[in-house]
Amino acid sequence: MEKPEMEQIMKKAEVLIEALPYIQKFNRKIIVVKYGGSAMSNEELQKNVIKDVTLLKLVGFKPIIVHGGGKAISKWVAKAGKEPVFVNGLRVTDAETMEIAEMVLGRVNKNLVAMVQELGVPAAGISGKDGGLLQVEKKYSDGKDIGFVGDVTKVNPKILYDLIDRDYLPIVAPVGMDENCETYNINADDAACAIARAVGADKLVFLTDVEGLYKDFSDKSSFISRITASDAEALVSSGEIGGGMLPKLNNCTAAVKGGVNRVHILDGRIPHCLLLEIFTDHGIGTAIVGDDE
Ligand SMILES: Nc1ncnc2c1ncn2[C@@H]1O[C@H](COP(=O)(O)OP(=O)(O)O)[C@@H](O)[C@H]1O
Ligand SMILES: CC(=O)N[C@@H](CCC(=O)OP(=O)(O)O)C(=O)O
Repeated sequence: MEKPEMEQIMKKAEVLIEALPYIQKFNRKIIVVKYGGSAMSNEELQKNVIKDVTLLKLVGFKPIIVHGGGKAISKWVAKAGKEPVFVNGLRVTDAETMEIAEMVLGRVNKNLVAMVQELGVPAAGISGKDGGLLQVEKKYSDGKDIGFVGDVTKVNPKILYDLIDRDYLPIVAPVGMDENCETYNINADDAACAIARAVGADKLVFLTDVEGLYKDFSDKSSFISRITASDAEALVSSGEIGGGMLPKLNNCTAAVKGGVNRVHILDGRIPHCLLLEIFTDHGIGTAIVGDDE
């Protein structure tokens, strides 16, 4: 064997050895992966994310995917001749928009199922309606009526445990029902956080379209690679965080305070960011950790 070829093989072996303690540490642990936003728009990236999650399952983790699809919903809302409207990051969801959102999210869900199945791993796509997984009540934004937008009030994770016990990778669409079985649209970050807390996930990972959290988004040198939940709360209160990162960071702190060991915000545009975060010594993205860690 030529020397460069041998060196390449050695490098591959080193990567596998580096992964070993992490595989041991997280074996049989639940990881909730929120997959949405821009990280979903490119098919190549989608395949990479699905490969990563599938690999996590094959090496013994128990992953659960909670997906978004906001961009696809907006596309179809526009095709129906309506203007997509958001208030504080939440889609104003009238009855027709709810119908479109549920149809589009159903399609996104089954596409993800197909991608996992294609890799030879059994997956089951459900929404928060199935088995009463996500019970909601109508959510208001600063007192404003924003239609059929749901605030998760109760999670019944039995269906997730049943699927995991039968070796399926659960893939969840962010739609739920209120106590009258009326359908509601749920922000996918909120759905992922509620599920991670309910199942006592070891990790909750948000795949998004930025490297992670910046103290000041206009200053790339202010990148934060690790922050405690209380410091993250203080950062939110300081008013320095804006855009979609604000509700995301609120969900991160809620998850850590609700018992999730670690939350990560990762750049879903980086191929195999999940594997890099979980299986290497030098994690990427931002980790939100407990105050005593
Ligand atoms: N301080 C900050 N750090 C990182 N991102 C920020 C910050 N302030 C605002 N943002 C914005 O938050 C966005 C991520 O949130 P969002 O668009 O809701 O993600 P997704 O659609 O992937 O769920 C980033 O693209 C960025 O524009
Ligand atoms: C109430 C609300 O805003 N629901 C979201 C659900 C999808 C979502 O959150 O998708 P991303 O994660 O891709 O943004 C919406 O209708 O866009």
